[in-house]
Amino acid sequence: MSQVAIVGYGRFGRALGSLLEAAGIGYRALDPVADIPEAHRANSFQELVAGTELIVVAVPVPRMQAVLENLLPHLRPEQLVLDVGSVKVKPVHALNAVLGTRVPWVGTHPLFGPLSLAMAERPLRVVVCPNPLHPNAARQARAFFERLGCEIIEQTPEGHDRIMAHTHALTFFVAKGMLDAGSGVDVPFAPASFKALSRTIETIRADAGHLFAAIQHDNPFAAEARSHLLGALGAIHQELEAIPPEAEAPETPHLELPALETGLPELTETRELIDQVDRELVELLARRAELARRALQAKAQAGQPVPDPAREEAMVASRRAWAAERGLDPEGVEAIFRAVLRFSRRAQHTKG
Ligand SMILES: O=C(O)C(=O)C[C@]1(C(=O)O)C=C[C@@H](O)C=C1
Repeated sequence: MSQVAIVGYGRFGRALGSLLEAAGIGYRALDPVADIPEAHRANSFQELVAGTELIVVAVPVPRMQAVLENLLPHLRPEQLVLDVGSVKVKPVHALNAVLGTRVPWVGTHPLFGPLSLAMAERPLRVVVCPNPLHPNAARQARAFFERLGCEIIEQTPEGHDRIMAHTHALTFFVAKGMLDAGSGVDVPFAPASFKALSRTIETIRADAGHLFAAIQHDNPFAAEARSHLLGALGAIHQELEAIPPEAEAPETPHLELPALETGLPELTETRELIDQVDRELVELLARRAELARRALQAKAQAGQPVPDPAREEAMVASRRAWAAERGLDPEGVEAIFRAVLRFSRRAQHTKG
């Protein structure tokens, strides 16, 4: 495929650039403020779109319409424009209003960002919103993202935003509320339940403000989802307040615990938890394999030897020490990591 043009080299534009590079696809980017490496920098829309089939618009949602208006005079009908905004109704409206039937376009939302890419999380998923004006555009967008190793989900812009209002928007809303109420992530210890949310709190801290504003303000369904949540939280709070301090078990509809199964409920539950942990271990092995492939590429570029016995011995020693700190048998943990390293060396040479 020809070079990809990226309009906007913010957090997502840069992350997309690194994905394209990993897939061996060239790209050029244009951004009036961001620092773009010389080899990828375009200095005008004209220079950016010359010789490209695909233009990715990665700008904050409120800037979308104006950017598309500036881009339009430089576009040709054989090119394809896609946006990557975190909401879909508004950007698709802008694409329709500015490009209409003149240039093919399609709305997309990659459900990953710089943090998930850095942590080699898989699968990478992208929502694509086909539109009747350009039926081929969704197919082309699918082929493009599949080349980057992504899985595709098709949705209407409304369907996307409704789901996001109850997931993305509410998670960020809760996390921001907790951050503002003083639940910082710099605490000496935390239960797993908090750790799951602390990543969202970190994302909000790192965010330039665009993402939070976009997923709340630019999603037409987010305000309603937030008020439902506030209503539900208020009801739970009231029920908790109403329980007398000496009461044994709360008898309230919101606070009832699920009924226990017959048979050996403890064994069933424990086995379910073990299955869950093993699934997470497999997921971690997949992420680790991806990171090992990255290490291999970096070493190949630097001309360093691939298997690194010294690094492996140092790793085994540190894992033994971690095991001992955690009260686990260092010999057993060493054997596991030797197997992981064998697996890793094999995975470095296969495609993930
Ligand atoms: O750290 C590296 O150099 C890697 O290639 C990664 C890795 C690993 O899986 O951790 C794989 C093979 C090397 O022998 C050492 C370590």
